[in-house]
Amino acid sequence: MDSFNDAWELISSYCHNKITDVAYNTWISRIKPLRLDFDSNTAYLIVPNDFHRQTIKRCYIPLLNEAFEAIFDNKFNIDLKTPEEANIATPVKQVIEETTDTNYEYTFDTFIVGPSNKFAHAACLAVATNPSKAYNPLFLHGNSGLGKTHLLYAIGNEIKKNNPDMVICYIKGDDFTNELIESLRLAKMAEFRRKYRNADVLLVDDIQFIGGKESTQEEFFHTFNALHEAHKQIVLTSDRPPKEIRTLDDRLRSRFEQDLIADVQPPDFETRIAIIKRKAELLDLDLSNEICEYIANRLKSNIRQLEGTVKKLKAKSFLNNEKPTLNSVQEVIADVLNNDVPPEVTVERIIDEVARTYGMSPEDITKQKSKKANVSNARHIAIYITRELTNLTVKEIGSMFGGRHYTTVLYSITKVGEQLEKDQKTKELVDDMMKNIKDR
Ligand SMILES: Nc1ncnc2c1ncn2[C@@H]1O[C@H](COP(=O)(O)OP(=O)(O)OP(=O)(O)O)[C@@H](O)[C@H]1O
Repeated sequence: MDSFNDAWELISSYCHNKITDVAYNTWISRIKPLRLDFDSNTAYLIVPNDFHRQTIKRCYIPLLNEAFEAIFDNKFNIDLKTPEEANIATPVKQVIEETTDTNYEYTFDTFIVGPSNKFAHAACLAVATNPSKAYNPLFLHGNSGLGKTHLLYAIGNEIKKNNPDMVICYIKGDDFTNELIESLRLAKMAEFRRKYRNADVLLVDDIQFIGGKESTQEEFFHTFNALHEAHKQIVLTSDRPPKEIRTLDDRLRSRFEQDLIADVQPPDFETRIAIIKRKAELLDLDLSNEICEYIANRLKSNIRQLEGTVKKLKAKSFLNNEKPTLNSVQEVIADVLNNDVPPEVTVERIIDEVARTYGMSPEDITKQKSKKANVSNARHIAIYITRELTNLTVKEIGSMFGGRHYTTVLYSITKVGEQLEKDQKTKELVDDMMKNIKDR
């Protein structure tokens, strides 16, 4: 194994589990491993520039320390170098289109097909072979870690391979919302529209996050129509089918249901074994049948966990210079399951989701002064959700929402509670927001 690179994958995914996607994509994912020095216990990492280094030092060193310790069972000093200091050229990022992220490992070749995903796989392959002619839109849904993103990228990569000039645009549902809010704020809507409406293929991951967000849905509706009318391919993924995204506008729901809806289900035993063996082969790791079966019998519902287990086993066997045993597999599985516990819901995440839903900034919600009706309504809802999803006391909630008295907090909770009993639409909106907050 190219040891540090593989170990770094584990370290960065450990960090990813602990922070938001935005923080991960902005800060951690742009770090590259350089080398490990076991004599001085120093991990040398490359950061894109000095500004990046300062932010990592200020905010992410404790997390990186924790991650190194979790993966290596050993403490490392972290030394951050810019590419110039490390004396290497800045890596060129592979891009399909300027702001579009791509993932070159996610191809049809690396996707294992079994009864649980063969329908979705066939639909994706048809779309990739005949963009805009097979199914448009294609809507993929299924639980977390079952290969939706992999298939989405596989479509993008395959189309790009056969049609190098096509503009392929990949975006996550909540990033679409963030970008839209930012473009509105900076009066850059024309640019925003141009970017999405110029796409030949639009791939949207986790579309459920746009549910309930009025201006995002409005904008997406027009983007969708413009592309669809121009016979451009659209593929969407979600953790649930359109009819279960209750806060989705009816007109969007009917667009999403217009052509093919395909689901991915948890893999059966044979497919799990095939996935474990393939991932092990890719990492050049020798796993006995007994170990493969042991893993497949314990991890049944999430392919990301299967993959994480194999990667961790590889790192462990490399570092300890020994073959995986049933004992080490047991430990690794326990670790993987532990790391997969959803992170605790934070007030910051709640405020973020509510603010995005109502098209305002988090500060609007926490600011002491604003008494505008829509702002105070959003604030009441954020307070209500905080009470529902955290163990904070009303006093603590008050102080996290700009130093409000606990009676004000109680007022918000009662008011929203009553509103939810009377108003089905608000109830669905709040339920969806809570789901998004918990799933993030
Ligand atoms: N059939 C498969 N064959 C090989 N690898 C797979 C398969 N399905 C999933 N994987 C791998 O499992 C990991 C998780 O898959 P992916 O991110 O696509 O899941 P997802 O359904 O998009 O999850 P989420 O909803 O949490 O984003 C990826 O690394 C992917 O490559």
